[in-house]
Order: sequence, then structure tokens, then C-alpha cells
Amino acid sequence: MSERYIGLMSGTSLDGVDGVLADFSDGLRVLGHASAPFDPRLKSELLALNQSGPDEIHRAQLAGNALMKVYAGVVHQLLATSGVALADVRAIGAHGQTVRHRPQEFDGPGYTVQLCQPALLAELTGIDVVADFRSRDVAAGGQGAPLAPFFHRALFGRAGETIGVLNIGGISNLSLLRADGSMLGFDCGPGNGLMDAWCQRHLGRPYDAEGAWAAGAVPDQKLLQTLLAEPFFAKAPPKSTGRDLFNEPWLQQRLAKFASLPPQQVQATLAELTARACSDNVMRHEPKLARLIVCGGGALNTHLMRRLQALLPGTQVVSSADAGLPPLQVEAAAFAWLARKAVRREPLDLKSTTGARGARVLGGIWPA
Ligand SMILES: Nc1ncnc2c1ncn2[C@@H]1O[C@H](COP(=O)(O)OP(=O)(O)OP(=O)(O)O)[C@@H](O)[C@H]1O
Ligand SMILES: CC(=O)N[C@H]1[C@@H]2OC[C@@H](O2)[C@@H](O)[C@@H]1O[C@H](C)C(=O)O
Repeated sequence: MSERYIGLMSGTSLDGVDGVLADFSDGLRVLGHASAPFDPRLKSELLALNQSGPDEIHRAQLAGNALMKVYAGVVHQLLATSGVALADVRAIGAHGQTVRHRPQEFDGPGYTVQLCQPALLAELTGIDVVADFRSRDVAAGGQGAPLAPFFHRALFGRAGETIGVLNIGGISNLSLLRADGSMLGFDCGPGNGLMDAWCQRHLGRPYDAEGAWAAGAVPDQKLLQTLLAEPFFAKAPPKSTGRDLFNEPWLQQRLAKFASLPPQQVQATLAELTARACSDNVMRHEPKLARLIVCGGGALNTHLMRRLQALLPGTQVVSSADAGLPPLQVEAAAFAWLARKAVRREPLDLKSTTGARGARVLGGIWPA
């Protein structure tokens, strides 16, 4: 049986799809990486679908179909560039696009929605598809996120060492892999999402490359304290979040009293907010952490990486590239790894991360 899997991730940044073709026959070997940006229409529709709007069920299905075409394009790109035959790929792990994340609503389990049409993807690729990774966890009382910590442990964990893995995507999440093999994983809060939105609004660019714009101003401490007063930051794990909370209206409401601040200073404050959301959690849960491996697009933000290092002077802050896997490949590889777990019906012990009642197999399988 082939040990080759494809992982496809389109995250909360809405920048597009990252795909990885990985071979797990001896640890992890990445055979290919491909990505595809969303065209502006699909991007704005996916963004709009994060909020309720007219005819949203219909629009969500069509957006899911359009998303699968982008996913299939990435699969074909991976096969073409790696030379791996279609029949040699055991399965695709397809995350889909999160448009709602409300794991706890009222007094029962809530829900989490990832737009995804696994049946269509199976048709378009001729490969088994594993999808819907989060709903079982929510059904078992968990947050449904983050799920990558299990992969972080498998890839970066070292017996006898405590290591942190920080993913900075649209939202940021931290995995603390402890020396005794136990682990803690949860979302920290905003990652690049608020910075991206502010940069798009004021510079017309999708993100602040290398954090150069933010680096040119000093954060406003009063605004920073106002943003950090959000109760999510003080909550104890398990916890997860998304665009449902950290969105542009959230920011605009808090900016109302800071109308005279120059936009660049707001950007510097948003970068500091992301850095603090992450570093405060390291200080709270593992103050003597020796090494923090950073992945996700935020690892490419030089200013953010410098701020993290400054806020965590006793910790060596490194990009995941220095630990063997480039930042934009980690999450996609995680969904290849999670697909393999589903195919092998191997449960994950979810308690320490999502807070689910116990170990569960995550994901459903749509045969080719
Ligand atoms: N060179 C760069 N300089 C600064 N920021 C960058 C750079 N390259 C990417 N980014 C940031 O990384 C983001 C994409 O990161 P990534 O692909 O990890 O997010 P995601 O997977 O969508 O999110 P999530 O992990 O929340 O699901 C971009 O939106 C941008 O903000
Ligand atoms: C609901 C959802 O899509 N959550 C994402 C999001 O993006 C980052 C953070 O918030 C994390 O909790 C999760 O993604 C990663 C892949 C995870 O599950 O580990």
C-alpha cells in the first residue's frame, strides 16, 4: 500500500491553497509543494461567506465547488512536477475553507463549517479524498481546532525536550510539546489576519511584506492595551477562534477612539498584538521554553519574528525551515498526515488540545 499522501490547506488568510505531496514510508519526505492563489472573485466570495448574507446556502455550495477546482489544479500540479503517478497516491487530505467556527453554542455542541465538496474532488482527481476533519471532534465536545499539534509532535517532537511550535496563519496557534511526551495545543488569537486587512485597506496590498511597513512605526501602547483587553486572550485552554471574532468590525470598533492614529502606527500595533498574543502564551504556559519553531506565513514576516525574539529573550525563535520543513508547507503536510491517520483508522488523543472527551478517528473518506 502506498504511503504517499497529498495534503491541501486553504486557511483563514484566504490567500489561496497550499498543497504538499508527502511520503510517509520513513518519517516524512516532501516530494512536492505547490500553491495556487484564489482569483479575486472567489476570494471576496469566501470572505463574504464568513458572515450571513442573502442566499448563503446556495452561494456556499457554489463556492465549495469553485474551491474544489482550485484544489484539483494543485493536485495536478503536484503530480506533474513530482512525476508521481496518480495511482501511487493513497489519498488526499482536503481541509476546505472555514467560513464559521462556533464549537460551543448554547448548551450543546456547536458547529464548525469548512466549505468542501469531497465527492467533487474525488471526481476531479480520481484519488480517494479524506475531508471533514473537525466535525467529529466538535461532536465529542472538543473545539474542532487546532488539529496540527499532533503532526507538530510527530514531526518536531524530541524525547526529553520541551519544544514550542507556533503557526502564524490568519489566526495563530501554539503547540507545546513537552519533554514527557504530553502536549498542549490551542489558538492564541490573531495571526496575520488583522494586519492583512489593514494593509489591504491602506496600501492596497494583500499583506505587509516582511513586515516592513509595521517596522517603520512605534506601536501605540493604549491601543495595544485596548486590543489585548479582549477576553479571549485571558481564557484558559482548550480554546480556538477564527474570523467569527477577530475580523475587521472587531478592529474598527476598537479603533473608534483612536481615529487620529496614523495608519502605519496602527499596523505596528497590530503586529505587536500578534507578537504579544503568542509570546504571552509561551510565558504563561512554558516560561523556560528553549526553542520555538515558527511556521505559517507569519514566519516570513521578519519584523514579527524579531518582535517574538525580543519578547522571548530566553527562547531561541527559529523558522520551521531551520527545523526541516518550510513555513508554508507545514499545515498542508499536516493534512496529508491527518489523512493517513484517517485511512489507517488511527484515533488521536484529542483531550490535550481540543478538549474532546477522548480519542477519536477524525475525517470521513470519499473513495475515488
Ligand atoms: N513575505 C511575507 N512577509 C510577510 N508576511 C507574509 C509573507 N508571506 C506570507 N505572509 C503572510 O502569511 C499569510 C499566509 O499565511 P498562511 O498561508 O500560513 O495562512 P493560512 O494557512 O491561510 O492561515 P491559518 O493558519 O490561519 O489557517 C499571508 O496572508 C501574509 O499575511
Ligand atoms: C477552524 C479553523 O479552521 N481553524 C484553523 C485556523 O487557522 C489557524 C488556527 O485557526 C487553527 O486553529 C486552525 O488551523 C490549523 C491547521 C489547525 O487545525 O491546527
